[in-house]
Amino acid sequence: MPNSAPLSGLKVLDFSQFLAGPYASLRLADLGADVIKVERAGTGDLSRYLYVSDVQIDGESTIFHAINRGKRSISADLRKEEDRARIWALIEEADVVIQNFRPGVIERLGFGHEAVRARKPSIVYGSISGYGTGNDWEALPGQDLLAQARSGIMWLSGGAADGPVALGLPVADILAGAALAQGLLALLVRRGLTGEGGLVETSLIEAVCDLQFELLTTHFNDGGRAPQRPGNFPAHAYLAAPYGVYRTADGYVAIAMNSLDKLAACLSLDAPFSGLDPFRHRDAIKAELATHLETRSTDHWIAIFVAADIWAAPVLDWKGLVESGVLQSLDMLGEIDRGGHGMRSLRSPLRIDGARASADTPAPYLGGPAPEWRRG
Ligand SMILES: CC(C)(COP(=O)(O)OP(=O)(O)OC[C@H]1O[C@@H](n2cnc3c(N)ncnc32)[C@H](O)[C@@H]1OP(=O)(O)O)[C@@H](O)C(=O)NCCC(=O)NCCSC(=O)C(=O)O
Repeated sequence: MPNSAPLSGLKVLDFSQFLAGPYASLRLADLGADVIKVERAGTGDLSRYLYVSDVQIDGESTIFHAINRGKRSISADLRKEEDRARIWALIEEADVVIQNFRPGVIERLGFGHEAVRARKPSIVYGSISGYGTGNDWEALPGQDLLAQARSGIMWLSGGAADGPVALGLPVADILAGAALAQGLLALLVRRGLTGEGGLVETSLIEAVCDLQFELLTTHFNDGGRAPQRPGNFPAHAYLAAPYGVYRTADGYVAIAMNSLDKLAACLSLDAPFSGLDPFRHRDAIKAELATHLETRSTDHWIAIFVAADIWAAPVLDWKGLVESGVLQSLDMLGEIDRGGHGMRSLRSPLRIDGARASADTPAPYLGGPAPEWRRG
């Protein structure tokens, strides 16, 4: 008999839209929470349409569907009294409220933390902004690409001679959502112990700074020196050789931290690196490695590295990842059917009690049918 989902019975009212907030509520839905999205009457969550690419489901974005699977939707004009009353009725029974509007918006709509807490002191409330409040950036649009631009991570990425490069994925959004979910769960534990509600806040900039904690730590402690933009080669602004991504005859291999002697031995290098300091001489060492590695194929090198337990990996594209069979072995690829329209979707990254904890029901139609809370 499988155990019940850990958050079964938890009621989450989610005012959030786009990616960051909905990612937090997806994490809770995957763990069994009942998530009701509050969507603006008429338009709904703009990501239904803004993210539309050449791959759609039922005229809407597959990304919207992936991030909102397992949830339900209520459509509301929060400026209208009858809609506000419906939302308050849901809040009376909710455990968690989530929002990610620009600072001040949810307060003007009347559902800010103070207002909700006044009616429901045990509420656990989570809020994501672009840049927090009390600073010059607070009113600016909080969007992933823009947060990457302001955080240093875009400046850091790219080759030494290139301009900055955006990470090709919404790291600020996803990490802010994941951090918010972690905070909400901590507050739910506290509420279980003490009965107290609470407020957890994060922002895109906090999340994407946290992602850089390693490099920022070095930066803070070396007098603010700006490292050269590292690009792929070397791949890490501060680490010693051989850390980096190297071209092979037919692709690329990534090589992490390894003993230089061990690496030189397994590569049968003519001029091993003895006597060279892996940090001070890293450019010379990497240049030597690069010359050697580009002579043979990725498969050739990976076979040698695996046999010698060198920390290295081929650089795969998504096809290579899928063909590895690892996602399938982990049961992480899902199929969602929405009224006869099927799509494939990534399932949750968590396994609980030995089974994938993933909410695999389809994302909701805008506003309907109007949901009641599920009983736990
Ligand atoms: C993403 C945003 C830039 C979008 O900005 P805006 O388009 O200006 O939207 P806002 O959130 O500020 O809300 C705009 C107005 O909509 C009104 N509004 C919203 N919902 C409702 C409903 N249901 N009914 C009536 N009115 C509503 C709200 O009162 C505001 O009006 P007024 O009160 O009159 O102003 C911002 O929401 C933001 O900075 N959010 C914080 C960071 C964040 O999580 N961003 C999304 C990351 S995802 C991402 O980056 C990505 O997907 O890519």
